[in-house]
Amino acid sequence: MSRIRIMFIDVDGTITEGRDTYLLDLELVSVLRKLTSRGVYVSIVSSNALPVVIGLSRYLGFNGPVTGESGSIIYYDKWGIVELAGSPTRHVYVDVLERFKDYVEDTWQNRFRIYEYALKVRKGFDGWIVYKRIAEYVESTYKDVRVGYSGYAIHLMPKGVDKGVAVKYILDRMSISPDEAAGVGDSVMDAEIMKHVGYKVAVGNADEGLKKVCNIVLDKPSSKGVLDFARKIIEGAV
Ligand SMILES: O=C(O)COP(=O)(O)O
Ligand SMILES: [Mg+2]
Repeated sequence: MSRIRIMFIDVDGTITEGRDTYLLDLELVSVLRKLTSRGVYVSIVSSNALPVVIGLSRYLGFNGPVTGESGSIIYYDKWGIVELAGSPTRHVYVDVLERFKDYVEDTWQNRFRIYEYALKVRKGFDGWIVYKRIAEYVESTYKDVRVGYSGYAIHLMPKGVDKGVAVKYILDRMSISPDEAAGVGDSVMDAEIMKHVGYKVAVGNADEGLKKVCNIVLDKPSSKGVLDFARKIIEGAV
């Protein structure tokens, strides 16, 4: 069996069938569930709102702590809700939504967020160009806010928290060392995770900004790549 005791897994673009869909890969879900039955924690680390990822984790049968809002907030049945972020970015979200309304639109999840807010890029616009313009404005106007882009949405994040801070908190609290931990993602927003785990895994179609900080770049895209990796853990091949 592998040394890996916990796998931190991103959702959109990683356990979905591609980076342009929300469809979960059900074959991967069954293999990840098998991993949990072998005693490996599967811990979702996502930019989605906490209710979304708690629901996902519960109904998919995963057993690790769940991180939402890009690392701002964690839920684990043994711990309850753990809030790692300082102050909400709601006022920035309201300002940016108005100022850039021709390029971005609101998302329903914002009603269920506490610290970090998300904006969807309107159809017909290049997400990276819109992200850069908003990041320039926000980071020169609000000193305690950072902007991220997952490929699915633009995220207004409280400074001081990110997916890596959440992963480190979880490893420390569960007394799991980095060389017993894997992190798997698709976007540059997952790069912070890789500072705290030994198995730094990017799916084949990941952002270059993520691949360059990983020590494992999977051959196949999104969930198909993760499927091969998860099977290797079960076989004890990693
Ligand atoms: O909510 C998003 O923008 C992307 O979610 P993810 O962090 O699970 O990829
Ligand atoms: Mg993702």
